[in-house]
Amino acid sequence: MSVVHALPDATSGTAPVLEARALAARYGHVEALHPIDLHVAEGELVAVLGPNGAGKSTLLRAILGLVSNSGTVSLRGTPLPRQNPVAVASRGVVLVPEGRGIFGPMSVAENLELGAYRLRDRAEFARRRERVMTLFPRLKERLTQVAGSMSGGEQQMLAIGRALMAGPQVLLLDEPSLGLAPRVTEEILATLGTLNGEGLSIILVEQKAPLALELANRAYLLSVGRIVATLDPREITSYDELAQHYFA
Ligand SMILES: Nc1ncnc2c1ncn2[C@@H]1O[C@H](COP(=O)(O)OP(=O)(O)OP(=O)(O)O)[C@@H](O)[C@H]1O
Repeated sequence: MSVVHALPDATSGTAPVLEARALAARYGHVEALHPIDLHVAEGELVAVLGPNGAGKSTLLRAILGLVSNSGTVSLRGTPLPRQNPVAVASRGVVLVPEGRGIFGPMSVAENLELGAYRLRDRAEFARRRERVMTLFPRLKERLTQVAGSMSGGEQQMLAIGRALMAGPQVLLLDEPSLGLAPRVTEEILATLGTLNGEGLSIILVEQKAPLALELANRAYLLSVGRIVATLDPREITSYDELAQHYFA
């Protein structure tokens, strides 16, 4: 069996944008995430991959403080508030949740405004909105449309657009391709590649591992609540082989 060599989980030089140390999470008595160390370097796109129930969503929720957790999460070396998702988001750690979490009865424009509800700088608001319109021209055509009446792909674009309105330092995405046709998935992942190319740091949880690996600088493999490997996607020749090795 040939699998790639695991990379050491260490950062060189400056502090990572985001760093979790001994981060663990539980639902009642069930420990869904065992203590893990994880980091995202400046401008990195990090994929988190693993089978159903591995704890990928829980990991993102623990970073935000949406689930009972222990350990520390730091943003550029400063510890984030614990169990306070609103405060964490306001520091720039922004989640696009599984299922998108858009406000269906509200318009596209209103959903985007909510993403920037803390922002008082109108010029910055306009700049961010223009950027979202450029990234997702389909949203521009549908600004007055009720968000819940849009296609799944358009709703996912809106969810990402709304997150961008918050001015993220790190963008966390939970299965953005879920339920989408291949062409729409490719379009959305290509946009994530564009954002990352502009320097945005991203954690991408994705079931469609080969697609995520095409974009990622690094990948963590999660299994039964533990990181079982940290990998360089360029060295992965077969994800199936990898999955057999680590998840069997
Ligand atoms: N609200 C909850 N209450 C109790 N257990 C939960 C809850 N949410 C998740 N779990 C459990 O925690 C574990 C990790 O779930 P999680 O959703 O994080 O996995 P995942 O890797 O994101 O899976 P998937 O790819 O299917 O979304 C699973 O065993 C799951 O059953």
